[in-house]
Amino acid sequence: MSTTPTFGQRLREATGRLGPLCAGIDPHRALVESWGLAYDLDGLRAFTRACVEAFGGHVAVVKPQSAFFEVFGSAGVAVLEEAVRDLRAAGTLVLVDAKRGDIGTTMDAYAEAFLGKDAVDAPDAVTVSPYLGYGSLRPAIDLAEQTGRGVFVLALTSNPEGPEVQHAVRDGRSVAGTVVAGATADNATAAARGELGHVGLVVGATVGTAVQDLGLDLAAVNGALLAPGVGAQGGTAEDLKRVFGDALSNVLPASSREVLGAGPDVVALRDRAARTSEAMAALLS
Ligand SMILES: O=C(O)c1cc(=O)[nH]c(=O)n1[C@@H]1O[C@H](COP(=O)(O)O)[C@@H](O)[C@H]1O
Repeated sequence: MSTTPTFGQRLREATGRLGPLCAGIDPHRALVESWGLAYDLDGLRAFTRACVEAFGGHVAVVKPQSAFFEVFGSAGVAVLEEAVRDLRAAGTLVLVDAKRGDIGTTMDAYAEAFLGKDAVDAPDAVTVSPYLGYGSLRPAIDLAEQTGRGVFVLALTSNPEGPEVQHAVRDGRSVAGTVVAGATADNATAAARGELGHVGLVVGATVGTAVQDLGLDLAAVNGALLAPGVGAQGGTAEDLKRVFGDALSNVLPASSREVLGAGPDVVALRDRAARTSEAMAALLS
């Protein structure tokens, strides 16, 4: 029997130790320049290192958005890899936001790249997109379970265009409902053990009454519910209560711009993250 801790166990341990916040690293041009840095590879590196110093060992989960590193080609990806290494070494879990999703052997390769046992500088979890069908994510879902990692599947995203796909209904079930049902089934074994499963969902703090309107049972998912949209996108603590209801204790509130706006000073960044995490902990408890 494997002794590798599951992603659910590791997530519970990290949030118990460091609070519930998932801090984003989103080095987009305006933000990097607002820190007084040039928007180039050196600026990206300085920005990322400040985030790593501020959050590593202080925040439970950090979510670097892959696109902002890919902008600078392989050298930018190397900056991301270094951040993954350093954050994990400091005891912070890393969720790479890459929103991967494809079919067959291509999905196998995405799974190997982010979740495989020999993956280079592999994170603890990755975001995946189910819009080629929830079942197309099978290689990532299964590999994550084997290697003690997690996946976060988009369910109800925070952007205003999301409902045109996610609320669509087929055979009486919405697309989001199909995703929720898939994650619930994939987490059932962990649920039976009283543990959080390795399949999380992404449900934006800004989705209003969609969870209720679509009849989604998020508590039954028994997985982490990543909630972006708090802060810069207008989502509030009250929105989290309304959106998640009895699933609130599984919410992993995500904030990027609101926290990063406190930079470039490392202590100010760390303080902003700590205050946000404390406010979220009070709400979720
Ligand atoms: O998967 C995500 O993290 C995500 C899903 C979603 O529905 N909405 C959303 O904004 N995000 C990400 O969250 C980050 C934006 O966070 P804020 O700067 O706090 O608004 C970006 O990296 C987005 O890609």
